[in-house]
Amino acid sequence: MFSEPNGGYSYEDCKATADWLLSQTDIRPLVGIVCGSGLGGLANMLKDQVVFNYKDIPNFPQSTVHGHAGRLVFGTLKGRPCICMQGRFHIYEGYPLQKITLPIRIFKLLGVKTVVLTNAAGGLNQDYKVGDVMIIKDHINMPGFAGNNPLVGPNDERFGVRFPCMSDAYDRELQQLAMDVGLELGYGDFLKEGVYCVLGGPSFETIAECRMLHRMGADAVGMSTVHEAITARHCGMRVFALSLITNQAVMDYESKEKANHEEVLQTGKDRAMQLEQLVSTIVTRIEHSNNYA
Ligand SMILES: O=P(O)(O)O[C@@H]1C[C@H](O)[C@@H](CO)O1
Ligand SMILES: Nc1nc2[nH]cnc2c(=O)[nH]1
Repeated sequence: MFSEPNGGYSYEDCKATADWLLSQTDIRPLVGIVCGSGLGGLANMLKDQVVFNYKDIPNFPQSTVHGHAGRLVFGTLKGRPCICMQGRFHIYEGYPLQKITLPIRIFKLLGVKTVVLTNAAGGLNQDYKVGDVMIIKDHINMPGFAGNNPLVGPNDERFGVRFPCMSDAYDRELQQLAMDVGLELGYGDFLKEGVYCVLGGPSFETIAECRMLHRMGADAVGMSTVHEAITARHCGMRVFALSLITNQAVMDYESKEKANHEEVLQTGKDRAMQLEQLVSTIVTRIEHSNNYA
């Protein structure tokens, strides 16, 4: 039943994993949260936790990156049923995009309506500082330019249409809600909105690459999120996403700065409390602002 085909997972494979999870817990999540590098603490917001290690879940990939614990946490946030991925999957780990995005389809089959994606990213916008939180308003899918899109392969209409629209990838109402909540919490000084660009990694960008991405219109650069957003939109879930600017992308040949994963994880720790406040308040307000979730 739990096969691992080369070309990706069938609807039945995803359904088998979702049904297995549903048989292990009574929680029926409406919101699915993906924690970025060093942001796994977001799962601590959930009460009444039911936790699964990825290695125990049929079909699930394994986390291989420091700062991604590899746990799927069901729980409630002020009474609201949620699921949280403490650890995501990346192209550079060697996983095909269909495997990287499998959990998003499982979210859908669990009944999730809204997906909240978080990531650590390098700041390209010269007005950004380390510790800023960028509400993602759009993306640039660099691997997609070369044909690496999670929807490549046969399309199963039970998930969505062959050619999904991406001009509304990031829900505008949720962006506004996030901005309102951030301002209410007093986070105006470090709350931004901008365009996220995904690359394959794992090497960080050269100076010339950072300059090019900035000129192209990207405000932040990272190695995730976009594949999940595309998959979630394809199967009709709403998407809200944010980047924690964990480091300044190096744009200047005089600079002594060097991007490194330790700084990424440290910035995640430093901003953990505010991110938990922001995300948890947004999640609990979603039900008050619309009928989707
Ligand atoms: O999972 P995210 O996108 O938050 O992780 C970023 C990209 C790399 O995995 C890592 C680099 O430090 O952080
Ligand atoms: N590609 C990329 N990913 C990141 N994740 C956190 N910081 C960075 C960065 O500077 N570049």
